[in-house]
Amino acid sequence: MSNPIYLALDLPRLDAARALAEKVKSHIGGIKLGMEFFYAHGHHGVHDIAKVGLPIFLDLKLHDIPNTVAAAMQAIHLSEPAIVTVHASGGRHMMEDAKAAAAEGTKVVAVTMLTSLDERDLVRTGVDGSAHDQVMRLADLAHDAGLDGVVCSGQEVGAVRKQWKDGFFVVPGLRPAGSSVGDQKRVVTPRKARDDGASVLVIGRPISRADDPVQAARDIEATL
Ligand SMILES: O=C(O)c1cc(=O)[nH]c(=O)n1[C@@H]1O[C@H](COP(=O)(O)O)[C@@H](O)[C@H]1O
Repeated sequence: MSNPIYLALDLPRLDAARALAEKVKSHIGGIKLGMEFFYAHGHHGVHDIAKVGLPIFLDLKLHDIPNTVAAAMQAIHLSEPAIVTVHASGGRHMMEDAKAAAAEGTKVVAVTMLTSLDERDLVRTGVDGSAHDQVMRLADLAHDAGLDGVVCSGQEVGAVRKQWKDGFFVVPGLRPAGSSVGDQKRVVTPRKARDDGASVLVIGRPISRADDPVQAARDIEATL
């Protein structure tokens, strides 16, 4: 089985990001580049990191009118990402157009409810009900729009997998036992997410901020 760990390379400097990726590459299965990286380094930076030789997940969380998202999706063909994110709350039409505009071979997955939110946060955005219900509702919408899968926390991935058996599920908000939670709220261990059906385990700070990132990645890999 291939290594499901995607390292979130949320570092502002390209040389430091590349060096970290080179160091840990034999203990991870892919690299996630987000807004922080892409806004600073663009396609040039993505190409540089791609030289490490692992699949690239471009986490841009696109969320706009359908026409704009489709055009953005076309613009990122250049980077040939394996995975791209959009926000499910952009609606069905936006997701359909995003998928239609994506390069063949790029998986388009929809962020349901950010792992940094809990139910109190949800109420303040005008959504009543549980995190579970919100994730299930948006996963249904993403499925109907023809996407490849969703991003959700490890607390919901088991239920989503049950409903959408061949879906592709990205799970962030992962913390090995005892590590600092930071701004994440709906957190589980990498092993639990894997057991519950995650396809990809997104892990950032527990590796990138560790005193010894290689050892941290190796330790997490050993728990899977
Ligand atoms: O789409 C994502 O990857 C994502 C969705 C989500 O709900 N929560 C979430 O944390 N992420 C990303 O996953 C990574 C988590 O990083 P750490 O909390 O440092 O492990 C960050 O790069 C986030 O942007």
